[in-house]
Amino acid sequence: MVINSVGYVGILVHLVLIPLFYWLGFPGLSLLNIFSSILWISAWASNQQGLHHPAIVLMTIEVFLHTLLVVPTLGWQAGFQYYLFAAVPFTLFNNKFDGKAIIFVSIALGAEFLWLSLYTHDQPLNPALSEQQARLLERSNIVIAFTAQCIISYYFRLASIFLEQELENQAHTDPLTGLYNRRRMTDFLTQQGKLAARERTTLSVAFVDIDHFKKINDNYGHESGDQILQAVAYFIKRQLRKDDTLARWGGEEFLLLLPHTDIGGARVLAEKIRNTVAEHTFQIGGSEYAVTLTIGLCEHRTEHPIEESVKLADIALYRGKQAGRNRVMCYS
Ligand SMILES: Nc1nc2c(ncn2[C@@H]2O[C@H](COP(=O)(O)OP(=O)(O)OP(=O)(O)O)[C@@H](O)[C@H]2O)c(=O)[nH]1
Repeated sequence: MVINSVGYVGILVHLVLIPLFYWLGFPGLSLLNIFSSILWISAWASNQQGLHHPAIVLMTIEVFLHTLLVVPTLGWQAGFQYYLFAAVPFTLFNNKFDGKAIIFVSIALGAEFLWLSLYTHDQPLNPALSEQQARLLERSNIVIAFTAQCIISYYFRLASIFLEQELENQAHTDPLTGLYNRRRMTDFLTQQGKLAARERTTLSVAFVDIDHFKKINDNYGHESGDQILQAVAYFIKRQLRKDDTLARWGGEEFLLLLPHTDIGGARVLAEKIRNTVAEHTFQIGGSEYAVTLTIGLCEHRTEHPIEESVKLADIALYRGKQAGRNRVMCYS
């Protein structure tokens, strides 16, 4: 995205410079800008093809050479050296550049700026340019280089927001199933427990556990076990309402938080989940396999802490296992 946006600015600027330099009496620089435009268009097209690394390298080389030729020709006063400032952060977007390459490019661009400053700063303006034209060029270059800097900074911000969100998601999500993890579910439990107490509404919790899951791992391997976990997570999720929350509590155990649901409603939902999974034929290693679930339920009593209801749902689950598995058991 950043290469694309900077690419548009670069192409536009060089295309405008072709007639401008010709009109100002610099046909050589006009020709140079034809080459530069071709280079920028090629870099932009490479980026479109997913070749981000060559695109950034081409654009950076172009800025380096363009500045090196134009500044000594026109004079420091025309302000073409300011583009070097935008080139440094731009190269940081190239994730193929390691630390050394970034340092090398930054030093090269900085050294070029310094060199130009030393040798062209006090030189007189090219006689073909009037003071007024040079001032106009300098201000236009400042505006364009500044715009390029703004675009680059904006994308840095976008990238950092995206990374922050990614990290937050990772901290709250179980990587295997994509469900909330135990840590995040603990927050939801506290929130919903308080809400139910304040609004005097019903709330149920349910533990869903895959029966004899160890056997699946032992007989078909851990990978098959993982696939079953993902499939079961999907089947449960499909049955839920928008307000319900599902998390992977640990191992082969899922926890469901069902706001505005009494024990009767929770039982209906739990039976639906259990039946859907029981009726499905899972394919493991070329053979068919039936998976069953045991589900423990508890309706939350708002005068108790929510952790208590989670414990009671776990006890109901344990009783369901004791009673022969593949069933829904309510805590009573
Ligand atoms: N494949 C896979 N297995 C896991 C994962 N997390 C935990 N397990 C396995 O889940 C199994 C849980 O076994 P148990 O607690 O004995 O439960 P079970 O075999 O389902 O027996 P019951 O619950 O009593 O029906 C263990 O073998 C764990 O290694 C995981 O992320 N992937």
